[in-house]
Amino acid sequence: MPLQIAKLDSAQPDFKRRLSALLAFEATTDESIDSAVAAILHDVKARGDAAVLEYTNRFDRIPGGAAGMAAFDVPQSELDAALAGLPAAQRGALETAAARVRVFHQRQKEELRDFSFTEADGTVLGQRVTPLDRVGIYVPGGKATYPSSVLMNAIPAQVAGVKEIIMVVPTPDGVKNQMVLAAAAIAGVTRVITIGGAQAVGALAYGTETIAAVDKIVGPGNAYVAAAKRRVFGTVGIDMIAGPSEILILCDGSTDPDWVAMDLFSQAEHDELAQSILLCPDAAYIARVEESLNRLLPGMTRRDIIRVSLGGRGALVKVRDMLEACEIANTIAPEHLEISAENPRRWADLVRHAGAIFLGRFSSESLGDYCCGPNHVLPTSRTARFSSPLGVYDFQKRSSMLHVSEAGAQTLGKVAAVLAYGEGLQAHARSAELRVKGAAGNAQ
Ligand SMILES: NC(=O)c1ccc[n+]([C@@H]2O[C@H](COP(=O)([O-])OP(=O)(O)OC[C@H]3O[C@@H](n4cnc5c(N)ncnc54)[C@H](O)[C@@H]3O)[C@@H](O)[C@H]2O)c1
Ligand SMILES: N[C@H](CO)Cc1c[nH]c[nH+]1
Ligand SMILES: [Zn+2]
Repeated sequence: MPLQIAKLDSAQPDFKRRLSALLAFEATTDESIDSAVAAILHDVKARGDAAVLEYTNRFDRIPGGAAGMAAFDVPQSELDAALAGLPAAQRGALETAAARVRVFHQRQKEELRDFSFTEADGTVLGQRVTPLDRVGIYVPGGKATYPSSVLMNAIPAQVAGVKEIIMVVPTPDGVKNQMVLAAAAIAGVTRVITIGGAQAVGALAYGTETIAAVDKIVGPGNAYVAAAKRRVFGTVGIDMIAGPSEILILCDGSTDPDWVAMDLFSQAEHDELAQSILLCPDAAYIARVEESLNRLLPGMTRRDIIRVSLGGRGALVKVRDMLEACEIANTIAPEHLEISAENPRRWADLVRHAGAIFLGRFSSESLGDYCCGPNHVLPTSRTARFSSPLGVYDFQKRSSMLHVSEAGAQTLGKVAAVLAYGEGLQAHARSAELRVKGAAGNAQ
């Protein structure tokens, strides 16, 4: 059966409406996910471990058994054994990826420093950067396993100096992936708990009898995980909304259509709700990509997921020219943008909103997923308009430092008092004035 994928043309009168319908989650799906998540979170908050056990049994088919929550803790010895037992090629690849991710994030840390400066009267002002104490990292595990996401979440936390890194990962039917455990050993995760979904997010946010509440929850996940993170924000920090994967390819028609087809598959295979879109000014080339998609699909092991994803949320879009493609890319604000074109920098300069931008036909998005070095946890659902890739900065916070000299208090005190009286806040004004020698109202 040929693939059903939407074919749009920016010249169509209803193009904008069709594009926004494609970008929006189906409202009913969205609402039903959100209300299911609200109920799970409420229950976890009220009943703690007992609720987490029940939902883990229901969604991942693992009864806690007599051991209760302890059954979900993976001891350090098991992480170390997984690493020791890994085939050499897998261990080598994980270690190479980890080293590259570490180098990139070390560079990021150098950009986020303490600073201070001294004013003429001796007042010192500055900023201090400190790591978070305890973070929760969500590693997805429902429809695929993600050792790469262990590295992408844990390494920046470690580089930032976070002391406690609590990793949650669902293990459907109790099947633990050895590369995931090995990656946790390589990345220096503090504790691994095999729970997932909204119940894991709730446990990390509110704390339970056996899980201490964290300060921030980061990491990607499916629509349930994304909805849960949205809901617990405020009780804890979150990094961003990193939901079902997305790829937008801008192609001038000069790349092998099989390469483009496989790149579209690469994100579609994550999830039925993933989104893969091609923008191209060349109608004949789009037809060749469609032919590649149909020819290559039967050979894909995850063809059922790909078919649903491309059928429901994918599109092949004919645009006027590459300039218009860049404008549409800014509207879509995709998680991943591939610019598969001659002179990709020319077009990249016109794109403002995308989680990660891959330039040129050799920069397949899949390389970024695993081992280039920049983080693969990226904003989805158009949130790249205001969010950034996961980074060292997500695991740090800044404090302002103010050391006012006696001389500084004389001048600043007068300014502050005027503003405070203006706001009707007398105690503020007096607090400043008490430090100003000879100010009216001071006992001299
Ligand atoms: N944006 C990024 O940076 C990024 C990176 C990697 C993966 N991803 C995305 O992460 C997602 C991973 O999804 P996944 O499903 O494989 O794993 P997941 O761990 O995110 O979700 C699995 C959990 O979802 C919950 N769940 C499933 N069906 C449910 C239901 N009907 N009701 C309540 N809870 C339910 C279960 O608790 C289960 O443990 C994919 O969408 C993938 O595209 C995104
Ligand atoms: N493409 C995902 C982010 O959307 C990351 C990933 C991990 N493994 C494979 N892909
Ligand atoms: Zn991927």
